[in-house]
Amino acid sequence: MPRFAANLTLMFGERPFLDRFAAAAEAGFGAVEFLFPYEHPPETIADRLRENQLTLALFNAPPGDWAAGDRGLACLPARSVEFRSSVEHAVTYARAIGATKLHVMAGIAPPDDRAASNAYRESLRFACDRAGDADLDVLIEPLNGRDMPGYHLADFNRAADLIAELALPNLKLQFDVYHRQIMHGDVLTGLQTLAPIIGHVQIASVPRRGEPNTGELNDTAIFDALDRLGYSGFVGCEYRPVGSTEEGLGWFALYRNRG
Ligand SMILES: O=C(O)C(=O)[C@@H](O)CO
Ligand SMILES: [Mg+2]
Repeated sequence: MPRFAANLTLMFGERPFLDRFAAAAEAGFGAVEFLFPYEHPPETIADRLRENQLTLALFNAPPGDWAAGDRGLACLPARSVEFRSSVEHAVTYARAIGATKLHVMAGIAPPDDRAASNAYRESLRFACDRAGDADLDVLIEPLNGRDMPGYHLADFNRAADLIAELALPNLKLQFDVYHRQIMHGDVLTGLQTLAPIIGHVQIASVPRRGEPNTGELNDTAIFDALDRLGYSGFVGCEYRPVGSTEEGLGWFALYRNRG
């Protein structure tokens, strides 16, 4: 049975961020993930994880200035110095909070922009090198253009090609079922074909990005497929609860307290 990680950026949003750890543990999660923890000292995050006996499944490197429209820096040649220091900052956090997986966002640039593609490759080499020193996998995640217009990595095949080309042992694919379904469909075949390079999975209903099994996909069949494929990582619950998070956890009854 898959092991689930509550995404604390989207779930338990009724509470301040630091209170969401206890809420996730109380709801029966054994793991959590979140996007950007940088407003809080890493020691505080580490304490919350330890106090609530939670494993950290994944977090994101700093994305640049989100309010100004940045969605990562990795493909932006003019921002390479800032990108490198964002990776160093993330690795410092990762060591302190016991992370093993780091999502590095690409940034906004057309997929066919050659300077951006070259910068992206260089940035991933740098990130994997630094992350490797801390036993961290670096994840890249194709994002759909409806939620993330202009994002540089917007195709699963391209992500797979890039991972093959760079051949970095700690560069993996973040397979977000929500984005996959919007961009390509064919979710089960995608999981099977890409299984060797998948480092993390995320789930949400399509199209609303709500609770599993409330949209156009059979998420139970997806969880069963992950089992058959021998996927041993966490499935991040990166969804926006329709009402209160707890009220929407009916789907989780089968899986709670299973790691
Ligand atoms: O949007 C998603 O999906 C994510 O996983 C984030 O890390 C990036 O926006
Ligand atoms: Mg995602």
